[in-house]
Amino acid sequence: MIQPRPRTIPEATVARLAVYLRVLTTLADGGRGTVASGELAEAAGVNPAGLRKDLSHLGPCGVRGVGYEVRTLRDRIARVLGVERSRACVLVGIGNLGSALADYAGFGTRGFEFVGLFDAAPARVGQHIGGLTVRPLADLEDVVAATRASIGVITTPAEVAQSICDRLAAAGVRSILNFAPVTLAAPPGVDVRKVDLSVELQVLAFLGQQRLVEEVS
Ligand SMILES: NC(=O)c1ccc[n+]([C@@H]2O[C@H](COP(=O)([O-])OP(=O)(O)OC[C@H]3O[C@@H](n4cnc5c(N)ncnc54)[C@H](O)[C@@H]3O)[C@@H](O)[C@H]2O)c1
Repeated sequence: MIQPRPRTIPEATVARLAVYLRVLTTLADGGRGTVASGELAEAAGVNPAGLRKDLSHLGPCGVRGVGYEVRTLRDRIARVLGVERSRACVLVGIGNLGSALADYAGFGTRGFEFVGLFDAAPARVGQHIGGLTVRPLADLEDVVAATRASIGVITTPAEVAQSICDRLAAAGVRSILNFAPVTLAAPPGVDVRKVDLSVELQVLAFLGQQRLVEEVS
């Protein structure tokens, strides 16, 4: 059953919960039973008070003097994030970026499985990447319906990204991750997140510049 994420959890906390989940999954895979809050906070790159505040959104989950039971906390966060079961994803635009994402095995271990790769270029269609064959865009709706894919990833040129977004939404995809440098409009009930590495680099550049100013003043 799909567990809706309580809307009261702030988005920044949700992003950190995903980081805690990654750390806890690694610990669980390594056979760890419990983890102290200080260790979990350090591994996630947050301070212990911030960690406790984030986890307070999940209700009581720590054991005084022991810390947290690794598997219990991992499963609880996975449930809240809605990733306790594998999510089927389709990827549109299998060029440089799309091919790299499709070939990355790490998404599968984090609960996201690519079930369809699509491209408009005949030269791309038929290529084998990450265990899948690139299909023509015309197959998109059928594959989404057959696999019940709920997530669509867009790695096409910006000019066509909106039309891909429209098709994904009309096909029933409810979450879209957009890498194209354009702001997409999606119908109500469809969440869109944008990834822009240049924004992250600009933030880093700004922080570096600020540090230089502080050092000379
Ligand atoms: N968000 C980021 O940080 C980031 C980083 C790098 C690239 N990008 C963006 O990602 C996108 C892809 O970049 P790339 O370097 O892989 O480009 P690319 O040209 O190598 O790949 C684009 C692919 O999209 C396909 N395509 C074109 N129109 C299509 C359509 N209507 N339907 C389906 N497929 C279609 C092309 O055939 C091609 O295979 C671009 O928009 C680029 O600006 C974003």
